[in-house]
Amino acid sequence: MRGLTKTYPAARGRRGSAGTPEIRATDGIDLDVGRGEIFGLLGPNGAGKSTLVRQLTGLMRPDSGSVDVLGHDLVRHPERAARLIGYLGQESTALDELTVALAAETTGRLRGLSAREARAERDAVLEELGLTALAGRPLKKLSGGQRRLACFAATLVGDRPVLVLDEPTTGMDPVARRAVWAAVDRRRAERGATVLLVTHNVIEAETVLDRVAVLDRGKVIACDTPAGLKERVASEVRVELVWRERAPIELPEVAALRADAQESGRRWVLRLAPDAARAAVAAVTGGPAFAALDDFTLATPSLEDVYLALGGRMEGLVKA
Ligand SMILES: Nc1ncnc2c1ncn2[C@@H]1O[C@H](COP(=O)(O)OP(=O)(O)OP(=O)(O)O)[C@@H](O)[C@H]1O
Repeated sequence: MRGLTKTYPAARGRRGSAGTPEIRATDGIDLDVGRGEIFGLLGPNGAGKSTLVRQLTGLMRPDSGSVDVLGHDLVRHPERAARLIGYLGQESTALDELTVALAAETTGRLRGLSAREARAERDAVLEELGLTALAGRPLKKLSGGQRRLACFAATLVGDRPVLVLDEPTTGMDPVARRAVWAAVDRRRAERGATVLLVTHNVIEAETVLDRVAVLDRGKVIACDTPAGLKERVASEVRVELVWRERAPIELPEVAALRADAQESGRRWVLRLAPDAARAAVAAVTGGPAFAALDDFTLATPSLEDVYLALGGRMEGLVKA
């Protein structure tokens, strides 16, 4: 993609309520994704991930910029996207009335499979994802995680060379999440599928992605392998302190740490040079602060740290 830009127009407020200003949801995005790559888009709520993905999948026309998927210009020919891309959006109400089996089979038929092929693929994918027992249930009567898994199953039927998955594991339990990642991995290993994965789950991103672009306010603020991104903050150590009830900020050694801490409730996260990290741990474990401490960890940086070091905002980033 080159120079992808999309601005949502300002909306006037109704009956005295405030209007919304114009929002540039994607702001000149350039990205190259290699064939066979599992590529992530990471960023907080509102960063522009879904807007970008909708432009990539031909569902939304960019104001400017271009999208080339396997040699096809999808801005000029958005109708070709359906043949190239299996897309799992954030919402899936279109399939709600169907049973799990019919959702998968119908998707296959819509993608040009014969009735026999669609049924065979349906059975295989439901088996692969552990959905066979739910095959006869309508999607609207499933739990959120089960419904998400059923929609994911439908996305896989009819084998598209590119998969675009917008937060595929939202609401899923660990078993279902593992099934999703195994299925993605298999599509890549056996069929050379390319996967674009939208997530704001930094932990998940770290374990499954080959490369990741960090998006913030419509712009790519970094793009690298998870390891490459982490090298940028390699000189830092992450110190995590969890207080029993509250931080005893009346103690000077705790008050001194607070300036560097990212606070979320009882949990403080500090990114410090190794010497400072050791001193911080000594200060909270060696004196009266220790009584107020529930747990502490020292760790090398995670993608979350990279994200913060790059100036991203903390809100909206899920920690698994
Ligand atoms: N239809 C719309 N009309 C106006 N503004 C919109 C519309 N859709 C999204 N926006 C705004 O565009 C920005 C980008 O939204 P987008 O949904 O692309 O973010 P996202 O990164 O996918 O967020 P999330 O992680 O919450 O799904 C946000 O500020 C959002 O409020």
